[in-house]
Amino acid sequence: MTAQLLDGLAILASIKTELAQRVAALAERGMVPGLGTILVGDDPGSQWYVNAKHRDCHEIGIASIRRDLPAGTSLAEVLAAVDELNADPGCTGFLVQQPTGLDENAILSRVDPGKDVDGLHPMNLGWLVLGQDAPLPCTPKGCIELLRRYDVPIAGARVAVVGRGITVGRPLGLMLTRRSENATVVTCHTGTKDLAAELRRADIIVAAAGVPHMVTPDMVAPGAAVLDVGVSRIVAEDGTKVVAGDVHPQVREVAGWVSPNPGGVGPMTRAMLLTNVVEAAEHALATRR
Ligand SMILES: Nc1nc(=O)c2c([nH]1)NC[C@@H]1CN(c3ccc(C(=O)N[C@@H](CCC(=O)O)C(=O)O)cc3)C=[N+]21
Repeated sequence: MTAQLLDGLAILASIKTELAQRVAALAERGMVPGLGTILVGDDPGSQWYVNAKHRDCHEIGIASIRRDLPAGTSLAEVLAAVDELNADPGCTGFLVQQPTGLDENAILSRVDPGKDVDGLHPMNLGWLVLGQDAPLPCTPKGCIELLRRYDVPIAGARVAVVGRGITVGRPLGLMLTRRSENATVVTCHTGTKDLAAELRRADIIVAAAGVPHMVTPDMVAPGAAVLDVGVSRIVAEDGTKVVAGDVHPQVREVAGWVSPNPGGVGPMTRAMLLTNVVEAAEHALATRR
């Protein structure tokens, strides 16, 4: 058996087409959504992600506001940039690219919760815990949307999430156990006694630990869906640097569905960021006085 590939790039393309129409409808009513990004330092990976986000926006008619700050920028200077975008009416949503090397919680709590397109402001994470509508974190939202678009059954499924981080594992567990998803979730982490046993029981595995190739074929039930969220850069046998996910390549031989990496959850994260930008602009227009 060879797994069906969950093609995040193809879904990103469809979502862009859908969102372009909503952006055009907003523009007709005088609202041009604008995504702001704040990037600190010169990490090439972070620069690639931020560039990709602006390219996506440009393609569907969302305006871009960029604040690229040099390595060594102080927390106070980043907070000043946050204040500026909070006050900018042309910026309908923005994010501070992580990691900044600074106090991320201080930065996240400074963002206007209505402009928080990352869904990581403490108030928005609080709304998730309380079961109320609010912007949701892009990567877990993208994982669920990817499963939906390929009709992978979620209601009643056993899901094993590997990783309890704030951007993926922790919120994903909260999202999948809502009534609207109705999954049963086990969140695994470094304290989990028998990871292989937890994963073998799962209908859906989400690997978000950041440990290259940690999910091996023997840990996967035949026919399970496996989402590969982790991104590590490793040195291959021939000495070149390559991207390695958390899922071993041979998992494709047992799983029913696998998200490739790259080309799976990464592009879905960008698709959900665009969705959050459009939703924030629609919400701002509906509640504007
Ligand atoms: N405030 C904040 N918000 C984020 O959403 C955020 C962040 N900080 N910090 C870093 C992570 C990572 N992230 C990705 C986005 C797109 C791809 C993506 O599109 N990857 C492509 C290319 C991968 C490659 O070749 O490097 C793919 O998977 O096909 C991956 C990862 C957003 N993040």
